[in-house]
Amino acid sequence: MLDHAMSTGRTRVKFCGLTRPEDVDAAVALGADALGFVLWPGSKRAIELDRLAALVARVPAFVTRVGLFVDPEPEWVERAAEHLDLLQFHGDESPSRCAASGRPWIKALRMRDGLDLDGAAEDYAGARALLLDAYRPGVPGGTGETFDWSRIPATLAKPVILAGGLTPANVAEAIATVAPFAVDVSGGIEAAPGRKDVAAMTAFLDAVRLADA
Ligand SMILES: O=C(O)c1ccccc1N[C@@H]1O[C@H](COP(=O)(O)O)[C@@H](O)[C@H]1O
Repeated sequence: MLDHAMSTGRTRVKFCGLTRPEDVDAAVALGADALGFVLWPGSKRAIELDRLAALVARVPAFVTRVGLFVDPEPEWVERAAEHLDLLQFHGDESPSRCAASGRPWIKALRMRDGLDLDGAAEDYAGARALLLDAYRPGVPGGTGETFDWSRIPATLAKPVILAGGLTPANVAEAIATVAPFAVDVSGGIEAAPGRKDVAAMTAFLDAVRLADA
């Protein structure tokens, strides 16, 4: 029996790569559990600090504000963190680097061949969860590609956030296969990079709720 959901019975949903106030408002209204903001300048979805501050000001209590970083300078993390509830490290950060700010964090792992997930769960024992994403050489994430979900062990010492190429069309199958604690989507709910599509956000959440039922 898979138990990545930690027996909560409800799959949490994170929408990532938000850049516009109207998308934040729609995601909150639809019931997303967490909203992700890309703070890596190399991304088409990257935002600056003033925009981050303006966007998170729209987020009510009990919706988690997540900042996505790729091998950031510690000073950048510190400056952004005052606007965030949770840090998402999506590069090659060591466990100590992830923990350095003293704030809650999750670690993204790209599912390259031979990755030892159980070993990674031990190494990143301080993480609140592991986010599993597709691997494409030279690209830190947000590829819109899936990976072989059957590679995820039936039990892992950390909650699993499943990411990588999820869409309204495949998320139910992903939940049935992996039973993750949460799912994370960016490209699969977009009209264009950084511009979310309300119909796709709605369809994604509907598909998750149906899968959970
Ligand atoms: O979104 C980005 O531009 C990005 C850049 C660098 C690292 C990660 C990035 N996005 C995250 O990747 C996963 C999967 O995204 P997708 O659904 O396949 O588009 C997700 O956590 C994104 O937030």
